[in-house]
Amino acid sequence: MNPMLEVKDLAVTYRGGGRTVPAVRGVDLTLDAGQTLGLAGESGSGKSTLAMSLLRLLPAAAKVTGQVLYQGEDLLTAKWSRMRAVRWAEASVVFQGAMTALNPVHTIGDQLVEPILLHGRRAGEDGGRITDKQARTRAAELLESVGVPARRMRSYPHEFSGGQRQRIMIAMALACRPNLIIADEPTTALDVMVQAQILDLLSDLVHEEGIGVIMISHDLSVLGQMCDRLAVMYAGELVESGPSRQLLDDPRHPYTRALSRAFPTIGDPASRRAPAGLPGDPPDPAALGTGCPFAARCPDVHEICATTPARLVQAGPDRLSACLRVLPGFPDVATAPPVPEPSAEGARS
Ligand SMILES: Nc1ncnc2c1ncn2[C@@H]1O[C@H](COP(=O)(O)OP(=O)(O)OP(=O)(O)O)[C@@H](O)[C@H]1O
Repeated sequence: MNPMLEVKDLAVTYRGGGRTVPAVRGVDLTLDAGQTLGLAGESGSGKSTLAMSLLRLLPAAAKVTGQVLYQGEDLLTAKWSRMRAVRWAEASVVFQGAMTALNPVHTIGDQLVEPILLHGRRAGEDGGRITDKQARTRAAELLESVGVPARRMRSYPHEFSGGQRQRIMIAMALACRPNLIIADEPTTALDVMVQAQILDLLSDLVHEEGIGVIMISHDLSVLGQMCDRLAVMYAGELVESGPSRQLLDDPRHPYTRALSRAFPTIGDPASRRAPAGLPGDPPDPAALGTGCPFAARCPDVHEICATTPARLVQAGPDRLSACLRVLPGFPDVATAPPVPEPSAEGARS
């Protein structure tokens, strides 16, 4: 069976102001229905650009190449009318900062009912259009499912706390029963305990409903809490991917190791007090050399890393890494036997 989403050789380049920024470079990803994939990486690594490109939400200055196959259909070449339908009825995006995403002059109830009415699937045994009453009932159920009492339907966004607003955003994302949710730092602005509650909630809802989720964060430990699989981005490329637990317990790329130590672990006060940090800055994507982009900051760097391109290769069953050290024969990688291309299953990210 085809995966729900298959991204092939995706690249995004921003052009403007005399600069060319290759923000995403040659990314392959696969997401099955009901699967949650966490996309991690520091600020500027290209996570948001990648996520927004999937639904063609980038500005015109961004040139996107490759394929984004949603249920086998390439969204990058789909008609705009089709894209609009996909964005509402089949895929939802949850951004950080719910206050700006919610309309301050409309009640929460109205904001939930509108998309259900406009784009919701047909309701009822008779297959007729959804009625106003049915839409209100569904909106109320959705609010309850994210832990906001249905009687608050008549309240306005400013009458809720930040955590409640983020829950409402999740309810809105679920309103049209999407197959796919893209959540970009959905809990970053929130208190750590509220973050954990909301992620648990999102995780339960998406698993119950069989929704595929791509969740973005700079914080690997947050992603590890709720995602089945993790993919780590650095300088616009995927540098590691695999099942969450395996990737966190036994990282196969030094950047993943550094990233997992750099941020506090939810529920672990000690790690909040003394995060090890991630020294140095990511490279300018417009000025990348031929070697591994992480070489300048890597604690395990070898002299060949500065000049030898590092491709994503199999680093164990169901694991991929772009560190040259996983290659057989390292550091004599030039003379090592050719590394098999990742298999279709192994390439799942
Ligand atoms: N509209 C734009 N025009 C030009 N360059 C851009 C634009 N948007 C992003 N970039 C550049 O693309 C690269 C990737 O940015 P992106 O926002 O996708 O990263 P990110 O990992 O999501 O970071 P953050 O966590 O800070 O949002 C960065 O170098 C950024 O400066």
